[in-house]
Amino acid sequence: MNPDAPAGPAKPDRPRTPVSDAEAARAGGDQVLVLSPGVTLTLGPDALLLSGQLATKPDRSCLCIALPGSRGTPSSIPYYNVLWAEITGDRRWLRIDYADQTQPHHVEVRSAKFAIPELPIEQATPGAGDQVASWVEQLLDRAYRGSARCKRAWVLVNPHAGPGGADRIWQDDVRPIFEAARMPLTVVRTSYSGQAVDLARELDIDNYDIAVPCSGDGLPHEVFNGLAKRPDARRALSKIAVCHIPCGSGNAMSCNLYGTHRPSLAALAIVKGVPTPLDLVSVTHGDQRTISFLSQALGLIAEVDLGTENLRWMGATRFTFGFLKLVMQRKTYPCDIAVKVEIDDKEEVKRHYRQRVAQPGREVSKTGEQPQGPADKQSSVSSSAADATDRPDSDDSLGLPPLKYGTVMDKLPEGWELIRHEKLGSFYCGNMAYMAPDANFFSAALANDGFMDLITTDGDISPLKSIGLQLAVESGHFFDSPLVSYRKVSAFRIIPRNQETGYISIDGEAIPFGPIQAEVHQGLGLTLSKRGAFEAPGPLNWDTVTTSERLLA
Ligand SMILES: Nc1ncnc2c1ncn2[C@@H]1O[C@H](COP(=O)(O)OP(=O)(O)OP(=O)(O)O)[C@@H](O)[C@H]1O
Repeated sequence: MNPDAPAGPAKPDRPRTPVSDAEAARAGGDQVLVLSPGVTLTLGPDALLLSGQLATKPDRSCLCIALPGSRGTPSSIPYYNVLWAEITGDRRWLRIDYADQTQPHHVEVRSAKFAIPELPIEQATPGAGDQVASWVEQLLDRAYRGSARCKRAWVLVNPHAGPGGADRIWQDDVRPIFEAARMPLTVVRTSYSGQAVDLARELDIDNYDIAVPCSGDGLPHEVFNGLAKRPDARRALSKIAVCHIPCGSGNAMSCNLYGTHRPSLAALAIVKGVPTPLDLVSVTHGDQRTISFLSQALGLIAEVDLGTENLRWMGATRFTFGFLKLVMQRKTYPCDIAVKVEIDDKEEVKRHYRQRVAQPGREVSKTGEQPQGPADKQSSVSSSAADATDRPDSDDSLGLPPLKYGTVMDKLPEGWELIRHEKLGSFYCGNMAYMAPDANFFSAALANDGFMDLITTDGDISPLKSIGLQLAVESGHFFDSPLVSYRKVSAFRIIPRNQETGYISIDGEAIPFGPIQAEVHQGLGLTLSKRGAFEAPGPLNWDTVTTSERLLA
């Protein structure tokens, strides 16, 4: 992933040239707001264009000032960065709050204020006021195209997430952006593990549009599971868009949805987020049913992640250390596996991916509805997305959808066949592409195609080839490696054999070691993404693989 991803939509067009008054007038009509001789605000194609004699200090006649810490007056503000616009209570000022990209990975809130000399209180004419008000409305329409304004946010801060610092990130990097976007906020600081499950289960979902964990991927996992435990689980999961502010060490959710693991850029992406239905997976283990939004792993990947918890003091090096230790041992994880395969062939998987990406509406659901339609201006984010689940009826009160294939305790479903895998290295099933900023494991993953992406690799390959595979993950060429089996599946059962203990990871969280069964529910959950899809680049072309990678593969 490119961690330098700028603020802005996928292909931001940021005009930098100020327009002259004459040009602005030619651009025409109600898109141009002439505030006083010399100050013109124009609604350009992708950005608000500012021209004229713009001051950087308050002045009653004509003013544009960026507060605080102005670096000068901008000549344009991309609509994506516009957070709010309003006429102040005394009707003397037009105020525009926006996110200013002060560093490559960081945006900060600035305010621009423009005097409205045509509207001194005592002489205000209804017509003139209407013109400014209607221009402000048009600006907000463009700034929030496809996204709801003033989303009511339920914010959860995990003070112990990742390397720490979630409190500061929330307070300094995120809160000012949400407040400038006029989002009503309820903030909870979590105080024990599992609290987010309890809170989400009891949440008054009519009071909120989005849930915003400031955490690693563990808290979103808990929120999905808390919503899933409610008697009205399906309504809750399709009403509350679960988002993510990256404060952990992996931050997969934010990387996939917003293309960044930088908190302020993620905050802006949430403000401008497009409702996106998300496939969720039911995993049964013992008598439990856990909801997974990200991944399920057994074998090498799970052990590298969960088996090195005692080495947290090493930071990210613990993963490299754990990985090298296991590949040198050529460790294998014998299992019996039954899979409901939907697409078996890598070329077919690529075709499926391209087709869905080319026609994003098709990615949403079997109903073919698109989530990106203009959202309600001041209301819930979920209007069209709620229709995209695979629920059999529209009864709001229903809990989770029934399991099509029963649980892991039941007889093996009809038509499934358990296959022995003596030399399994990794069993890794994913719902999203990135598992960390530089780990695009599931390049063909789609938000709501109704499939899980399943990767299996053998454990008895040479350490050099294993290292080559790891490099291929970082370069984005993992998908095409001949050592990787990559399939689209809708369900599986996996039963470990000859292993007394081991690691199973669901969304990075450990569950008791033993047999598990999983099945996917298309579009059961809801989130906000930048474009209604994941930000990963998709499967890359094997032709672009470097020679050294080819040799190691
Ligand atoms: N106040 C708290 N004290 C202890 N644990 C907490 C607290 N709040 C949340 N947790 C738990 O911390 C776990 C991990 O949370 P989270 O994913 O936010 O961070 P993380 O695991 O450190 O992230 P990463 O794995 O990316 O480093 C979750 O299971 C959550 O229940």
